[in-house]
Amino acid sequence: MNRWIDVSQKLTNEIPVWPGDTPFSYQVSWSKEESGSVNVGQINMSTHTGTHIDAPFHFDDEGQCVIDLDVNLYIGDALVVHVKNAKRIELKELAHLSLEGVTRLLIRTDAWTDRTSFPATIPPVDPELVPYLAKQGIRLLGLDLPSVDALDSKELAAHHALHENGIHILEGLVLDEIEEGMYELAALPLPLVEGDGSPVRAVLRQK
Ligand SMILES: Nc1ccccc1C(=O)C[C@H](N)C(=O)O
Ligand SMILES: [Zn+2]
Ligand SMILES: [Zn+2]
Repeated sequence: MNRWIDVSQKLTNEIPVWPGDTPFSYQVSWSKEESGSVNVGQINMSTHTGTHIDAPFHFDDEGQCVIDLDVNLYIGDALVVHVKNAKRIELKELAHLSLEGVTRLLIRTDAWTDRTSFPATIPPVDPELVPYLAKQGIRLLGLDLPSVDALDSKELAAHHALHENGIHILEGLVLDEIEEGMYELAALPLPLVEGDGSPVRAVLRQK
């Protein structure tokens, strides 16, 4: 039996976040010395820190919140593919693949190499690729990048195209060591009732 591999960014006070967004912090707010029995911590973070999922409410005021998302999206078979040195993630990068029966597609770009700082640019997902993915049966798209759109995008064309085509979004995976192939994925969001996104612990196991 293959072992589960952690493909999540580690949550430390140094983790790079979206420019201007809330820095991650963990601290012990009630120490064992103070409480007499236990250390109790608190975390303060943006919902889009590290490895996380986007709920439609992130980019659509009428969209679903995290609690409304089907947990079945985030557990099950996933295909990992490599798309390296591409300016955009577009059809010509994926056209050679057979995506038949694939519902979760994870793309390793290696475009975010230095994880101690936020990337300056990333290859965005081409919105024109999205209907093709949906037609193949993809319901979850994951990437080793902090967004599916360009970092300076305001219209978020890829986010909206994915949403319109029923494909959910998983961002910030760590796929540095992951070869192409079929895996099982588990990357469950927290049960945030009003969440626009949620950190996940993402793990893969080779099939
Ligand atoms: N934190 C932010 C603050 C301002 C604007 C965007 C973000 C994002 O996190 C974008 C995101 N990761 C996304 O692509 O869904
Ligand atoms: Zn996000
Ligand atoms: Zn996003």
